[in-house]
Amino acid sequence: MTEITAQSIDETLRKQLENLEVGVDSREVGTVIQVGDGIARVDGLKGAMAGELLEFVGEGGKTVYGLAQNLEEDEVGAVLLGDVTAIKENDQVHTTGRIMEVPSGKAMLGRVVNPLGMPIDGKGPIEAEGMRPVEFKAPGVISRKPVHEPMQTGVLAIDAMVPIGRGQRELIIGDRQTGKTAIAIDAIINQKGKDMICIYVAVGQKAATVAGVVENLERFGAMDYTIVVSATAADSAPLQYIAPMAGAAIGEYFIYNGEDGKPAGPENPGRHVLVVYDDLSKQAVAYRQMSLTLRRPPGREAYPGDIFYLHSRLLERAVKMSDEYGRGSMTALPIIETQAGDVSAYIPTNVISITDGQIYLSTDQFFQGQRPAVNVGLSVSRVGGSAQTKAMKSVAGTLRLDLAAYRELQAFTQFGSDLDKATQDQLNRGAHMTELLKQGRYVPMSFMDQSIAIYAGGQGFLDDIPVGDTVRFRSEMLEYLHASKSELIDDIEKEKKFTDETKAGLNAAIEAFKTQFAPSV
Ligand SMILES: Nc1ncnc2c1ncn2[C@@H]1O[C@H](COP(=O)(O)OP(=O)(O)OP(=O)(O)O)[C@@H](O)[C@H]1O
Repeated sequence: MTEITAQSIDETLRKQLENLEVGVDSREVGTVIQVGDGIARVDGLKGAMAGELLEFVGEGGKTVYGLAQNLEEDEVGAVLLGDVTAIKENDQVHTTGRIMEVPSGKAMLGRVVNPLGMPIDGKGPIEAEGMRPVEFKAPGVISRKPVHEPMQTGVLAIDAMVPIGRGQRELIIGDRQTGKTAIAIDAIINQKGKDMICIYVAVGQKAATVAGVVENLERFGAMDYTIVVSATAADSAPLQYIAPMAGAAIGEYFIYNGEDGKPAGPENPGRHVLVVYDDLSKQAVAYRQMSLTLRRPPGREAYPGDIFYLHSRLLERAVKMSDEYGRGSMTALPIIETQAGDVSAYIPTNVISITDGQIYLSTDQFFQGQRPAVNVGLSVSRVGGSAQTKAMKSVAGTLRLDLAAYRELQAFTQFGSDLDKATQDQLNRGAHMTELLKQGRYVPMSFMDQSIAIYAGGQGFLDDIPVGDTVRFRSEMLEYLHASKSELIDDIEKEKKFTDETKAGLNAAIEAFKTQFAPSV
């Protein structure tokens, strides 16, 4: 019999430990002490991290996920993301060591998903290529590059006067029912064939409205390159709060990976992404609701103190990457709804100051029939000018001046009846130019058509036709030019600017068209 010594016991134990194949589960386990309003208070999670994903084990082992939000001295306040009714007091909660992630990849294209990345379009499961964190630190200055390529919306008033570049954050702001969504959807439809991935994030809208948007995108063949992330008004506040970030995360997959799914780099270009957040006012309201039920102190308009940080960290994720990081870009079009045109309310001022400009839609213009109701005086784009083509830049300058002079004179001449010829001419030009900017939905204009239309207006070719005929003149003229002067248009497109030669050719062609144009009166 072998002698049992301290050494032999030590050896035996070591051997056994070496062969031990039990994974060590270091997750913390806590218990729910209170649950209600989609919020749970949890005891015993001392090591939980802010924003960490928590796993709640409810009735019959049903798992519901939550997000750790309030880390207090002896409890954690968490928001629940799934079936709230499945969780009761005394249920177990585990930490996961992860922050929330959403599935991402090419398979998401053409699909409608909820903010957790799960399909809600009834087209079966999505085979995701990977997961992306919902909260992601925006790239720093070194990996970025100034915005320089255009992101054309196809909307004449915007591309001419508030041009947007790839990687820019341009706010669309206006009262309810002023065509904010319409502009964003037109911009998505216009990206067809332009190597752009689009993401439309719907927050707090009616499910029927979202279904309508998806139907229209499908009708114009835009769903092939679009992903819709939807948290409807019926979804819980945490889901509405997460939705914009989930949309950004799904888009980031395409910027940071090349066509082959491998990380983007100098040899493997990243893709271009356009994200529409429709709208951030509703996200702010959802976040306010969450924060108040978590008993965070209310600030201005009862929003929590970090609401600015919420929007700024989301919009900082819009980026134009440098060559070294694959040249990908994410353009963000956040939407904000104002109340009675008040842009000085808390959320509108916050987002105005974060973004690189705003497209202001005015209710008055909308009801006067000036649609899209872009208010030219209040709309600006701070960086998009460098992304505009030379042809457009050369004609858009006169357009801005004509419209500014028109607005000024209009205010002065409201009461006067005797106007000198010069003033009458300016008013006439302004009226035609304003009319020229009218455009229906779903009819995006190419940059060439836009430039030629504004050129014709700026050169005075429209001055002597009735104002009401302007839009018809524009479309018939473009049709005529495409049919009979296509080589002239090709020349301008090649040069990307108007030369003396092309200008002369264009003038002659427009004159020729005018002789056959039939005014309505
Ligand atoms: N350029 C346009 N020409 C004609 N009709 C338009 C145009 N733009 C928008 N509309 C119409 O105006 C209505 C409101 O548009 P839309 O839903 O885009 O506005 P919104 O500001 O996003 O509204 P909400 O406040 O509901 O979000 C729609 O019925 C739409 O068809």
